[in-house]
Amino acid sequence: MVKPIIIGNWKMNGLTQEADHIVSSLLAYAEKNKDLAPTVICPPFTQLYHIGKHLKNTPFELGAQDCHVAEKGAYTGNISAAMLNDIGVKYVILGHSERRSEYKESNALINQKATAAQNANILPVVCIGETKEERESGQYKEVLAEQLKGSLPEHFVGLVAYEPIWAIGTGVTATNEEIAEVILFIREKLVAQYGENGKKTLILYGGSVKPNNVKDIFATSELGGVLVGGVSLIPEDFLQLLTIAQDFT
Ligand SMILES: O=C[C@H](O)COP(=O)(O)O
Repeated sequence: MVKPIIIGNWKMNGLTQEADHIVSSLLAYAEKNKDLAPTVICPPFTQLYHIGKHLKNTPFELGAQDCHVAEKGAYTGNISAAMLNDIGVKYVILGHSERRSEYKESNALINQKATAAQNANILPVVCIGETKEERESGQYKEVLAEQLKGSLPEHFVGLVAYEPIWAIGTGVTATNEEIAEVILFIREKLVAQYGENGKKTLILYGGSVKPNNVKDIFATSELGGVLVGGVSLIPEDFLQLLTIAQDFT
């Protein structure tokens, strides 16, 4: 069995001192532990170059939290996928619910960003997820299907992360049954849309993943890994996730 991937999303956290502390903990862990589960660190833009230098030639990959649709040009304040590729970024989180809600990012925009990322040889990690109301009213599958259809490019080479909005940063994790149901639903949709390729796409879960619940989450059928927020900033907890992932061989 392939080890699950762990993607740490620092969100808007990580001044240099904190970033250095986390990175040195990760590197010390990698010195002592071989054959790690694939692990991606997604710091804020300001830390990408700095951390990228430290992660070079280590088992850890570098990820970003967003990119622009264009390659370059007059887009003040934005960062393109080509720029991310230029400094060694391999993954980019797109369509996170915090961006969908704060910046009203549409499925169509996320689709364009995913295409831009792929064109720059970066793997998009496209996030989808329903609100509490959509879950409670039973509409969640329609919402997820629409997000998948709208956000994924016609030729998709990337990962999908299921993050129920009601589970993000709340301490409320979706139950194993809830996660399992949605992961299978996403797999069906991916296979219907992409055929053989849809069978290979990694599907992740995110939302209050912690050392005490990750083992059960990893055991979910068809799950390829986890997208972790808060815990990715706590080295001792984050490293526990890596240790638990090691057992899934
Ligand atoms: O991108 C990560 C998710 O938003 C999950 O965040 P969390 O682990 O703090 O709930």
